[in-house]
Order: sequence, then C-alpha cells, then structure tokens
Amino acid sequence: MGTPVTVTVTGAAGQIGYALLFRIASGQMLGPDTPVRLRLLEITPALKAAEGTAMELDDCAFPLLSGIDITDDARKAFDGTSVALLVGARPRGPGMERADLLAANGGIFKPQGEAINAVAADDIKVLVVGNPANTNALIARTHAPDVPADRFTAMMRLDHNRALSQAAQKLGVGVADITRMTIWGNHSASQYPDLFHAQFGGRPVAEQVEHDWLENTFIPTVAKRGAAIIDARGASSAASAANAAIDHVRDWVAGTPEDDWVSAAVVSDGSYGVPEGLISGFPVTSSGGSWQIVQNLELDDFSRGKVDASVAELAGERDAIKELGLI
Ligand SMILES: NC(=O)c1ccc[n+]([C@@H]2O[C@H](COP(=O)([O-])OP(=O)(O)OC[C@H]3O[C@@H](n4cnc5c(N)ncnc54)[C@H](O)[C@@H]3O)[C@@H](O)[C@H]2O)c1
Ligand SMILES: O=C(O)C[C@H](O)C(=O)O
Repeated sequence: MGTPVTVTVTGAAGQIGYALLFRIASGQMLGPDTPVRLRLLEITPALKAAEGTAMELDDCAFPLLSGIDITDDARKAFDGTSVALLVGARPRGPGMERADLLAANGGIFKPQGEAINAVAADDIKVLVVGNPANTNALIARTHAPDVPADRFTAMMRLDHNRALSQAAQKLGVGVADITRMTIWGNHSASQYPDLFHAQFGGRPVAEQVEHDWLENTFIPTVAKRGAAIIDARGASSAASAANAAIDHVRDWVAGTPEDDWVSAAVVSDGSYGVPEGLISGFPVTSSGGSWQIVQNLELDDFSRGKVDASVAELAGERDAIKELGLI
C-alpha cells in the first residue's frame, strides 16, 4: 500500500456527496492499491450531517480509508489535498436571476480557488461538479494563479455517459461498443453531444441513425436529461452524477484506453475556435495524469453551429462574472 492520497469533497453532506464518498473510500476512484484520506468541507449548519456520513463511512470498515476530517474552513479542507471534488454550490432559488446565481456561486468558488492556491498539494487535480460547473471552475481557476491551468476541470462526464446510453439503446448494442463520444461546450441545455465522431463498429454513429432522430430526439434528450431527472425524482441527479465524477477522476489519474476518448471540460487553448481560457467540453484523452484535447476533428456546418452556440453561452457567462468582478 502506498501513502494515502488526500481527497477533498465539498458539499459532502449533500446528495451527491452521499453517493460519492463511499465509492471513493472503497477504492473505485483511485484504484485498489491507493489508500485515501477524506476531507469533507461543508457549511457550518451541515457539519452535523457530514459527521453522520463520516460515522457511516467508519461503519463500512473500508481497508483503504485511512482517515476522515470534517471542517467548514476551506484552508483546512484543501491543506495538502491532491484531488478536490467541488460539489457544493448554491442552487437557483425561486425568483433568483442568473446574475444572482453567479454572484452567490462566486462567493463559494472564489475563496475555494484561493484556498487551493495557498495550501493544496503540488499535484492538485480539481473537478467542479456544482452548477454552473464550467463557470464555477473558471472562477476557482482565476483565483488559483499558481496552480497550472490544466488542473482545473468541470464535469461533462454525466452528459457523456447519458449520450452513450441513448445511442447504445437506439442501436440495440452495449454501451461499451460505442466509442469516441464527445460532449462539446457547456454543461447546460446548450451542450452538443456529437454523434458524427462517435463510432459503432468502426463507423460514425450518425451514419447509422436517422438525422431526424439525431437532431430532434437524441440531442434534446441528452441535453435536457438533468431537467427530466429533476422532474421525475423531485431532486437533481445524484448517484449518476457521483458515478460520472468517479469516472472522470479515475480516467484522469489512470489514463483513457487506446483508440478512445472521453468528454471533460478543460481550459481551452484555442482548439476548435473555443476562446482561450474558457472551460469548455472537449474530446479528451488522458495519459501521465494530464488531459489532452483530441485534435484535427472535422466539424461540419451542423456541428460547428451547435459547438459555437454552446461556446457563446460560456462566453456570456464569463462576461457576466467579469462584470460582477468575480474574475
Ligand atoms: N455537473 C453535473 O453534471 C451535475 C450533475 C448533477 C448535479 N450537479 C450539481 O451539483 C451540485 C450539488 O448537487 P447535490 O444534489 O449534491 O446538492 P445538495 O443540495 O444535496 O448538496 C449540496 C451541498 O453543498 C453544501 N454547500 C453549499 N455551500 C457550500 C460551501 N460554500 N462549501 C461547502 N459546501 C457547501 C450544502 O450545504 C449541501 O450539503 C448542484 O449544484 C447540482 O446542480 C452537477
Ligand atoms: O442540477 C441540475 O440542474 C441538473 C444536473 O446538472 C444534471 O445534469 O443532472
């Protein structure tokens, strides 16, 4: 067994936290040979609930779990941390405008970025799950200038997994038979799940389904799945979101398979015309603990229009947080 890796989960007493922590502690994220030390960050009124979750983690007697700390202080939570899962965020309340939501989240992600900058381990990897995930990641990243930009990511993997399932069900094949799926842009209803580069049997999925289904059923089903889950469950996706977070970090650390890629929101280097610095969904591979954007994919007019629309939304969110003085 190696030395324990410190993993910080914010919003640990929430519903995604509850679905996530047990899987991290059991080794499903960092592998069966890596002990973990968990740090749970919560707001003060939720500390008691976080303690309850920690009691249950103890009661699982996970051999890989070397300790749990609970705190409402970001500096303590990120001290020496190597993996930070930023789940806790301010949900949109009744009558709340977009600017109010961004401002409320700025109040969370700015100090967390500063704390990561000040006290996290040199190999820190950050995944932002809390919505609006891409823009929250941009806020945190801006306030962590000493951390390499490529360590800040936001989650597109739930959308990616949703797209795999919808495409596999349409073709009547297993999800593992679909490769090279991409979710471009923002984790929002404007996202673009791309079947032109996704493959089944060595051919683009788009060639194997009707265009009408792709445009009018597949894309809206994937893009609005979060809202459909909220409508059905009365609460936003939790276990599937936690599962996607595990997939994202596992692939980041362990690498992606040969000849395949996944979707993650990473800091744009200008690839595919996405303005530099925006944290956008891209096709990515991982090796040696870092993501690379897959290059040289052709985007036809249909795909180009969809990518541009979602990226324009991200640019609008960036402009809004700039106006609020958050970046
Ligand atoms: N990116 C994705 O694919 C995706 C998918 C599902 C949900 N989400 C988002 O994830 C977030 C969490 O969802 P949930 O269902 O677990 O919500 P939840 O309300 O059950 O839990 C959120 C937790 O965050 C805590 N929190 C709030 N502010 C905090 C702060 N400053 N520091 C630490 N903790 C804080 C709250 O006390 C709460 O316990 C939401 O923003 C949700 O929209 C994202
Ligand atoms: O919390 C939400 O608004 C939805 C969530 O981002 C999801 O995709 O399930």
